[in-house]
Amino acid sequence: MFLSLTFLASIFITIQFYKWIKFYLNISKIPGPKNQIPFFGIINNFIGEKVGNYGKIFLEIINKTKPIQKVWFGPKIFIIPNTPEMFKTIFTSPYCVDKPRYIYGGFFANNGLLSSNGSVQEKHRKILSYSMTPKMLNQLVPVFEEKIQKFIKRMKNKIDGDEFNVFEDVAACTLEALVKGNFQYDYDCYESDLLKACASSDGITLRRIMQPWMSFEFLFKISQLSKDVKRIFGPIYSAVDKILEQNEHLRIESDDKKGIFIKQLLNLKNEFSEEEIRDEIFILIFAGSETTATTLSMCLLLLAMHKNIQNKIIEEINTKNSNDDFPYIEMVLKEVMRLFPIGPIIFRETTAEIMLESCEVPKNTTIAIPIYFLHRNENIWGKDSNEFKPERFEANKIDKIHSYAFVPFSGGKRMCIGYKYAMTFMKIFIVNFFKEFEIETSLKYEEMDVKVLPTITVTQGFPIKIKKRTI
Ligand code: HEM
Repeated sequence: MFLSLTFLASIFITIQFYKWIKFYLNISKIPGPKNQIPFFGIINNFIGEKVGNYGKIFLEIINKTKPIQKVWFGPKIFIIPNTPEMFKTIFTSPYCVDKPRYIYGGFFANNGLLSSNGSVQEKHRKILSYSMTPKMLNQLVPVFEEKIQKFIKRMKNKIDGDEFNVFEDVAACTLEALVKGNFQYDYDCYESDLLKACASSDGITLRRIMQPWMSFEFLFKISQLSKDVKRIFGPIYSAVDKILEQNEHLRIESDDKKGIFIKQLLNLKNEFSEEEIRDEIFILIFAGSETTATTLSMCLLLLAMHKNIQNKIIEEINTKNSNDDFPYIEMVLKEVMRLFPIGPIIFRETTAEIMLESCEVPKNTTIAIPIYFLHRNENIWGKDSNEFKPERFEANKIDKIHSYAFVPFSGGKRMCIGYKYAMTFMKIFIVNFFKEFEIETSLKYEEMDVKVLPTITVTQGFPIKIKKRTI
């Protein structure tokens, strides 16, 4: 008995050792930054730095042009691909659908789409995607219009006033439309605690990533981080309670598979647990509001800096009806998301070995996907890749660019579920805004200082000055 156990143990150890050697031989072929301290990797670069700078530091350490590289982050390795071909492999591989738990999971809404994995994510995605079809979104347009008009009324008070940071108002408008459209929750979000909770999550996700021991439930519960999470996200939890209270009547068995988000969640036939319902409401508020509001604020700021492009938008609005397509506005929004993708770096975990170019990436390895760099790669976008030029999205030009070179909403099975929602809302917002106003700013494009928290933002905020439209 003892001998056979020893025999089995030695076979197990040999296999593990073989796998370990194979893993190191494989990854030794992948280049990485030189000054990586053994066992710590690049962690020393973060010591003494503010949480708000972590994302930026990470992006600065990665080589912007290398097709593939590796970075040791403590005992964890990150493989960082940087070509559209490799992005395509990752986004279309059945073995790169999961997200690493130590980055996405841990302390909130683990059953929500953003951080769940496997059968939970797959089931939720299938049911909830019905709420984001073009037909469903058309039903939300009157809510979008109502909330955007409220925002415009507020902006009229700012005409010929001082320069101000437009983000908070845009975020309130976005949030009001989101909670009313998806949850039938008509709430005044301006200057609200809910808005603060969504718009300033204080880099709490980054703090969690930088303290890997927080994934142990008992350590997390007694930590300052846990108190901060409750304090910062408290208003979102209260909103979830109120949304459920107001929609109690939707808890019925219905054969209608195409309801708005809250109907899908509460339809008893879909068999969501109470925790899953709460987590999905939380995640939609969290993932849908700040992302859209930041992209829109960035768009306004860039248009305030580029008067010629602003004028072209106004020209398009002047020649079209509200229900028409607005191809130039769409190009502008895409160019904003190319230069400032809201998720500049996202992560996946391999569930089986995959090949990236000639590198074998082993199972259970984290892949960091630097969307920000790919979107600014000169080899793809040309020497002017850092400039704001919406015309590069004209059909005859963009057709020549690899389809995975532009992925602001990520791709594949984990692609943003709200991308059509976001594009519809943003287009209606820009059309209505420039029907009324012209804008300018004292901030120069070259002076913009980007912050990654882990979503992208600008250190100086989004300062604009509003004037009544004259053309
Ligand atoms: C301009 C606006 C937006 C951008 C640029 C954006 C971008 C993204 C990106 C890059 C991801 C992948 C994140 C990752 O893998 O780490 C994502 C996921 C997600 N987004 Fe968005 N998003 C936007 C708006 C929205 C809106 C309006 C909603 C909801 C109404 C939404 C809901 C979600 C959800 C639920 C996920 C997780 C999907 C899954 O993993 O299955 N997003 N988004």
